[in-house]
Amino acid sequence: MAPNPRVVAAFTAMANLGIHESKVKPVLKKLLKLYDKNWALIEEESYRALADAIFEEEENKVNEPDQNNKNKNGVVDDEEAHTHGEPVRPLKRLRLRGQEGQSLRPLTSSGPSSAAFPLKAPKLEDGAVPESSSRRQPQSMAALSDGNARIGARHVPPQDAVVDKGKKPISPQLTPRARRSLAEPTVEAGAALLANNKMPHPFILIKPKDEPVDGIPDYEIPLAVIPPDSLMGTAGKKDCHDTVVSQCRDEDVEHEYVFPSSNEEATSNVDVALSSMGEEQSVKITQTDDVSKESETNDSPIVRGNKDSVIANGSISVESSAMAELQVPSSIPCSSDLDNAVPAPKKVGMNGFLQSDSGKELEHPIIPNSRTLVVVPKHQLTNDDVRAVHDVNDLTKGEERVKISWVNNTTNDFPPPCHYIPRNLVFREAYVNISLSRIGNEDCCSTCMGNCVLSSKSCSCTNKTGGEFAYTAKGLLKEEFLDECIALNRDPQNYFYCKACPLERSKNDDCLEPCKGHLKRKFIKECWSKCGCGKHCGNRVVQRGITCKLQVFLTSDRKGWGLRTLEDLQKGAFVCEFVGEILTIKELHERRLKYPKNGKYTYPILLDADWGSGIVKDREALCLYAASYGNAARFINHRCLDANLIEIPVEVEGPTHHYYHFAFFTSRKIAAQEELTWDYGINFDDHDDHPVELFQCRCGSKFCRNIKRSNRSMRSSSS
Ligand SMILES: C[S@@+](CC[C@H](N)C(=O)[O-])C[C@H]1O[C@@H](n2cnc3c(N)ncnc32)[C@H](O)[C@@H]1O
Repeated sequence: MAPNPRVVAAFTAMANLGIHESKVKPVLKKLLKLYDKNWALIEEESYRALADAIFEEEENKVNEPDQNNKNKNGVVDDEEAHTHGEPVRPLKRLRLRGQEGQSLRPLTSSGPSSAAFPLKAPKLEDGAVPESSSRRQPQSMAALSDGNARIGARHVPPQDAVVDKGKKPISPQLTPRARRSLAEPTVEAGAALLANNKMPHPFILIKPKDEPVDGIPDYEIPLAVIPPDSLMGTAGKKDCHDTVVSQCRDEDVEHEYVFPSSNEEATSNVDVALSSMGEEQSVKITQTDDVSKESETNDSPIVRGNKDSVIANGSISVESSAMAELQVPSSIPCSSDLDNAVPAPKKVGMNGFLQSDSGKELEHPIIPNSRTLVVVPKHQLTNDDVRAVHDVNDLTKGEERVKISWVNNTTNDFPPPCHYIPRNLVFREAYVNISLSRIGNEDCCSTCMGNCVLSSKSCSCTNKTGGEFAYTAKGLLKEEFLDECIALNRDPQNYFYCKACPLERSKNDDCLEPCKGHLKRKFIKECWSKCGCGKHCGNRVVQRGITCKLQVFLTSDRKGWGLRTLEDLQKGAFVCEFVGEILTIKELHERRLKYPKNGKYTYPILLDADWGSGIVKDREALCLYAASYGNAARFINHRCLDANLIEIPVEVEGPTHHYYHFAFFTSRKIAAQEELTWDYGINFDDHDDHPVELFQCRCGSKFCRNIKRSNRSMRSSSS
């Protein structure tokens, strides 16, 4: 890509002031975002805003309390930190290592090589992970950390501005997030401009609104009860949700999803039988802008009933399907919803018992699948609406071979609505070419019979794993293979860097960052349809789907919902794969920009194993996204470094690494009731370039890479 002449001019202007390009770039990017790419504002007064912002950034760095631990080169001095009693966190070591080789982040690696600063290993406790296996966080999925885009630091689109319905203009205010961003030097420069009336007005017209309490999803809306008359009264009434629910989804769009999964019948453009209220209906699964809009804007279902109504632990039944309508509000309910709602006299308590307001359990348990629920008849219930509501006994709605229940022992909230899918769905433009003709003899074992793992004959499906199966005859990962995968995942050197990273290009930025690195992974290749072995061959594990007992639960440590096992799991056991929509990276960014709220509580996964080859075109760079469609894996929370699950790419249908299954295996023995976690690979220090907001990590690991930030915010909240 030819360098943007305006960027070059900005670099030149700053170079004349003695400011190096590496310092200009990140600040320039922030300003571009802030000014909505209005270059005129940046170029004004010989790039004064840019220069100011850079100087302030530098000043801020010097003043930051954390900088006490930096030496004169700006490099974190672990030695010093250590003598102050602070354990050396893996991330610090990582950053230092990153400086030895590839420059990772312009802002965080401004110092020279860290070779002069010896690294100290943290004191290891029992079961601790050795220092050498700390996991560096280059790009990987971390760059796509979920949540809201950095709206605080960017131009706010006009629709987000406060409209005062013709009354007097609203005084300029910033959202808390914007205020937080203003604390950042570059944005302070923006504020200065603002004070001088140089800022385009959309930046300031944001009504301040309460931020959700940390970790508590803002979709949490208590169940409300509405008397039957008002139900009737509201029937057919237009409300703000009408705009987001497509009424004619089945008719007006062609179906665009295909199943590229382990399903042998997989083929493109299929109709799928959906279960709606227990009835099988053949409908087309489609994804149009409408559908994504719906899911993007609707964060949580609310189901309202009359006084006798219950939501039977999430199992919903209705008296008349014609009457049944489900209200799916946006995360901030519109006022009409709140006006109609009468505070609930009864709450659904733990174990499905009704609770009085005092929290005391009432006598009558809620009978799952009872037929007493009356659901607000706001608009006709669609199949998708029904599917998005979770059945407490089985949120998979029968899609998996095992049931996955959910519990919430603390609040009245449901898990966020999501259409449960057991296999990935390919979105429109994503290029996943699964065809038998592409599988050559070398990529399948057409001459095998029975169970390859038990056979003494060599199987060509092991070609890519050194002639050995990754699985034991019991279907567990072989210990050696697993340990190697764990070590590789934690090895700071084990990354490749694309020349032109599709992820960076997809950002459509004027100022492209270099690739931040992708983990080199060890693959498993499973036998599949073109193989001669039988369906019960031991080299078919992931394609069988979930077999262990899992449960979704509301965590008590403010991480939102989580996934746990209800049975003891052995080391190396397959738990589930991450299932979602297969999107192009471009599509992911577009959705993010359009619907920044959606997916706040889910995490995109980059399928980036082939990107370093240089042959992956932008449109072929894929990711998995489970905000609207996903499986139980979307509830797995992050844990820094010593998570009990590890992700391993598994090839099933095709010989390429371009599309693969993202499978979770246990990295150690796990006891029943333990929460399942995996390391998302987040670089919590990378504040600069996340397309979305990072969450504050509450993983509780002694290796937490976000520990400083957590401490800091704990300090500030207690003061
Ligand atoms: C894939 S989702 C996991 C399910 C999510 N907790 C929920 O309630 O739906 C990822 C999101 O969970 C939250 N999360 C995951 N791990 C966390 C952690 N260690 N600390 C705090 N929040 C976490 C963050 O909001 C993140 O964006």
